[in-house]
Amino acid sequence: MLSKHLPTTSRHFVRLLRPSLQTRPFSFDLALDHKQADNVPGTFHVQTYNAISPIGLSKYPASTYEVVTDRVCPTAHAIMLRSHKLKEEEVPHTTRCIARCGAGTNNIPVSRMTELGIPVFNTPGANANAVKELVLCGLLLGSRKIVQGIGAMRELGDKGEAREKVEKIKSQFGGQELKGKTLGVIGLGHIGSATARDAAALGMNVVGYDPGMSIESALKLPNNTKLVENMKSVFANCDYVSLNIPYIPSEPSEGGTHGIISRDLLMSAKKNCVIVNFARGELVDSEAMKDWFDSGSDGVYVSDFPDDLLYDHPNTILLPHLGASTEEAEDAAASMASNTIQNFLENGEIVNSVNFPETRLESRGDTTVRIAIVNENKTGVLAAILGELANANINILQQVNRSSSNIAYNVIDVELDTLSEGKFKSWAELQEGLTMVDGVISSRFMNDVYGTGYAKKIEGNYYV
Ligand SMILES: NC(=O)c1ccc[n+]([C@@H]2O[C@H](COP(=O)([O-])OP(=O)(O)OC[C@H]3O[C@@H](n4cnc5c(N)ncnc54)[C@H](O)[C@@H]3O)[C@@H](O)[C@H]2O)c1
Ligand SMILES: O=C(O)[C@H](O)COP(=O)(O)O
Repeated sequence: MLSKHLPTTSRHFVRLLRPSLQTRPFSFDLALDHKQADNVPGTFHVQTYNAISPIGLSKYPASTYEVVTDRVCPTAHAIMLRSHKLKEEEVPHTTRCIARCGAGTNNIPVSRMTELGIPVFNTPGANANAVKELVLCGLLLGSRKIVQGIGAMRELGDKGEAREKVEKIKSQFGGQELKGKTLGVIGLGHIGSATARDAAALGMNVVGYDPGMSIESALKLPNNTKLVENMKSVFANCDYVSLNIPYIPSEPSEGGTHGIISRDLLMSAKKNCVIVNFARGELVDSEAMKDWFDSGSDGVYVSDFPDDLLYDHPNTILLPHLGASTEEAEDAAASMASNTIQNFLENGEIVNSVNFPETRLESRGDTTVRIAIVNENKTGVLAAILGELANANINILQQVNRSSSNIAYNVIDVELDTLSEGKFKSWAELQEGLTMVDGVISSRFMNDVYGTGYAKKIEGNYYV
């Protein structure tokens, strides 16, 4: 937890002079959030959940980052996780950002984090190849009775009858080829577009649906991809359907994707359609899927997610969430997340955030102090922030202000030597003034003593 702001007389201050930069005229006083036992000024603390690739974690310089993997770190400046279902109480007040090593962020309370001014990052595309390969495997598992065949060979083997009976039983396990069949891809992002491309290379016809497709994804699609207007066209016309969209836990009528693969869609599907779901289990109405099978469909459901209703249904093949579990994907996602966290903590840069606007500002010079401010996106807040800086006679060298829905983010580089004779006598006072502006959520004065310089307003009180 951050220590409650103390009266000026007992505040903890540090003189910000990095030994290696003694010549740099960078010496202002800042209140430190170092009341916690293991918060050593000079290091950033990264709390991990799940097993994160050591290659990714090695991107943090050991001299300035402490990665805590084996215990709760009450002073985490950043949290790094995979599918761990993060609770608000696991996010200490010191936390500036959260990074998901992967694509889906539905295990993180993103809206609440936005209210708290905490950017949530993910790693777009980092694990897409791994998932795409397993989607292709899923198409094959749904086409040929591979799983059943392996089971039968085990059974015969147990009885010592495998060699004798194999040629007699194999006719039970026939299948169909992918070549010439039509695959519908719902969601043409990193995974969906790569799936479309490689399915076409296997000779499949591809139909796609994604009203929000990026140009980058569009360029990856095979030339003969047929884009359709709705999911009904996909289900009505395809032999295979691959789901590659995010899970948003509200009903489709409210903009979510919960149960978006509905009874209506399933009942309109071809009788032997193979549905491959490496996106999220909650996208599918499991009851409706069971009813579809039980009403005489020969369809197959291949999914990467648990399902307590369908787990033992003969038309279903379920895997234990293995899509991104390759060395390559784990290394790539963790490395991307580590870099994203460092860029944010050290420079205030925001890239690959699911709740904050992309923000970059070229790096500051030695005589510059970089201030990052998170505020509610409402009229007058930016003007009030700039007013506080003017009151401190601060000269702004460059700044960027970005907003997305109800959050705004500012990175402001100010001249180091200009704080004088104004309303505020110290940088710490200035930080308090800025943070207490109506609508401001938090502020960071980025400096050479890592882990310091963060202040926050919590229920109207100032915390550093
Ligand atoms: N099984 C796994 O281990 C695994 C691994 C990675 C990702 N995933 C899941 O796959 C999803 C997709 O991953 P990605 O890397 O391709 O993400 P992405 O963001 O690159 O692509 C998602 C695409 O879905 C589209 N989309 C969103 N809502 C849609 C809707 N209602 N209808 C049609 N299109 C819609 C978007 O416009 C976007 O193009 C992730 O959100 C995650 O849930 C699973
Ligand atoms: O959304 C994702 O990236 C995947 O579901 C991967 O999850 P994992 O990192 O827990 O394997």
